[in-house]
Amino acid sequence: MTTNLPADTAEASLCAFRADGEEGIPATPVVADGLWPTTKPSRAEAEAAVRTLIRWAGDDPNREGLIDTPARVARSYEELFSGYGADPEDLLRRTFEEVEGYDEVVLLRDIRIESHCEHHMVPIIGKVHIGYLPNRRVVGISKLARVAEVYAKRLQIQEKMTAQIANAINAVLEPRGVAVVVEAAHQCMTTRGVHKPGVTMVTSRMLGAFRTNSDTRREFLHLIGQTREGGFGL
Ligand SMILES: Nc1nc2c(ncn2[C@@H]2O[C@H](COP(=O)(O)OP(=O)(O)OP(=O)(O)O)[C@@H](O)[C@H]2O)c(=O)[nH]1
Ligand SMILES: [Zn+2]
Repeated sequence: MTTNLPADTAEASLCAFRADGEEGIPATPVVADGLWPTTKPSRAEAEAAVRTLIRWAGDDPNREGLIDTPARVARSYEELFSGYGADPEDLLRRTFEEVEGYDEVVLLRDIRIESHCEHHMVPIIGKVHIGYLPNRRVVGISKLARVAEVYAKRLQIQEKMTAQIANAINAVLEPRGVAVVVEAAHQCMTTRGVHKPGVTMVTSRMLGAFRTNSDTRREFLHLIGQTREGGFGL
């Protein structure tokens, strides 16, 4: 998801970094979420920010137990937010057409996701169920899970993540329908703030036949085990 900023903008950002003492480390222009051009800070800047947060929490970043923490946090951010460096639609481009006319629902359920809420930057842990109705071609099933993973490894709100997963599958595979349901617990609600452990947020995005045909939608919900009394009410 990297792109080039206009030369003057890129140069201005680079100069700003050098003024901060990051000589020799090139500023990497990125487009976060494909929406807003920004400039990626250096690792040294990221580590300095973590040191500031440790002090904000009330501790001493120079004590032995914390001295390597900024470096660890920067490394772990590369993993936790790796979704900014990947294009989910690219993952779906390889498809298979020898399916003997198979045109029933393809469903991947209980895909575990670990994301972070964009308001508090704390974990969202849950699962995603993805179904689609193929239109002559199918995609390798691991790719559906990979698409969910890419969007999860960004700062998110659940509604947006749900829509993004469905929209990407819809755009590339052009199936007859896509259904995505996400069930997740938000630690910003369970471990802080309103403190309501055990609460699960459920979101869904139904496209094509899953939206227009209630039988198709019901079949999907049945397959993911959510037609029970007190289910999603969808
Ligand atoms: N709709 C939606 N809200 C979310 C999601 N993740 C977190 N939130 C909510 O985002 C809201 C942010 O509210 P604010 O009032 O700006 O922040 P706050 O003062 O920290 O709110 P509290 O969490 O109530 O303490 C909270 O109500 C969170 O529960 C999400 O995925 N979707
Ligand atoms: Zn939150």
